[in-house]
Amino acid sequence: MALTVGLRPLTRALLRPWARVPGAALGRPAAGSGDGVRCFGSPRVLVEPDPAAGVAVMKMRNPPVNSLSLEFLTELLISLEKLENDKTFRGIIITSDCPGIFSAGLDLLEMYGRDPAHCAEYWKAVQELWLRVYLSNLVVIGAINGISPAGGCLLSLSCDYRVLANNPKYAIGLNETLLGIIAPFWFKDVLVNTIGHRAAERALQLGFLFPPSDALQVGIVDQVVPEDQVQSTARSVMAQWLAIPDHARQLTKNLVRKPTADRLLQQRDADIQNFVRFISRDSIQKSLHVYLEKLKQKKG
Ligand SMILES: CCCCC/C=C\C/C=C\CCC/C=C/C(=O)SCCNC(=O)CCNC(=O)[C@H](O)C(C)(C)COP(=O)(O)OP(=O)(O)OC[C@H]1O[C@@H](n2cnc3c(N)ncnc32)[C@H](O)[C@@H]1OP(=O)(O)O
Repeated sequence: MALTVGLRPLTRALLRPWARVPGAALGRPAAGSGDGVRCFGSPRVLVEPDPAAGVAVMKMRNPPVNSLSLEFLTELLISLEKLENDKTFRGIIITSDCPGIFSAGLDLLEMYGRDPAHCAEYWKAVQELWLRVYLSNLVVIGAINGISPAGGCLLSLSCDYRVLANNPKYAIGLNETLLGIIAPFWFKDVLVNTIGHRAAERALQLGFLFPPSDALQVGIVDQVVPEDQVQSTARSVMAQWLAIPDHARQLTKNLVRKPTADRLLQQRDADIQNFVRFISRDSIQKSLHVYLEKLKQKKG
């Protein structure tokens, strides 16, 4: 897929793609990879390659909550692009390195009190990550080992298969309305594609965050397993998906997903402008302020 990572050169230059990860670089072999295979990545994205299996585990580590900041999105994009272009890999497992949190979703501080140019750049990166994961030629499996609201849920929904840890503290869903904001049409489309129109209508309006048993029942995840089996289950599922010839699976995936992606691809700039207009409204900025204050107060 020929997507450009449409971020300002400055943003990219600020990052150090493929910087060796401290600790990982110091000789920690990737799990199951045998001698000589080392983890790599960037400060916020740890990649554990298993070349023999053709699989890489991508661990998000942007503590405390893996919020999708511009820098984090950029690093994720660079990792994905690199894996996509490396013929060694046929599948990736996306998971979290932050205990109890898969991803807290979009970084609210990228949308609150920012100027329009920044919001536009941020939204372009959000679009880019979605398109890259959703249309990836690789098999993408989400090993969801923590709470996964809003943008975290979108990332999960963009995987080919989702395994959620069975922990009552974890929940997944598009909860935007609870923040006084709305899920854009392409978030909505992916949810409708996954759980159906009626269930999505209720979930979106009420901002449902589904705990594991409800998540499985509504179909927002494919499997719920004990927490200590999330990674091994993702691996077994990956083996099933990799048993299918790549070209047939990729063409089929494209057939199913392209119409949804095209809806955004045909109006990316308009979508950015809509976002910037919407998020810049005083009323929306106030809602974000109130929500951020609530998060602070929760701490006591
Ligand atoms: C009509 C025209 C329409 C046009 C429409 C166009 C576009 C649509 C417009 C907008 C679309 C926006 C889509 C938005 C998507 C999103 O993803 S919004 C983010 C949603 N996320 C959440 O609601 C999660 C919020 N966080 C939490 O609930 C909790 O933090 C937690 C994840 C459950 C973790 O709890 P806990 O472990 O107790 O940690 P803390 O709450 O103490 O958090 C630690 C610090 O992290 C900060 N933080 C948490 N989440 C975020 C976040 N998403 N962004 C930034 N920062 C976050 C939190 O404030 C704490 O910070 P401090 O330590 O206090 O500094």
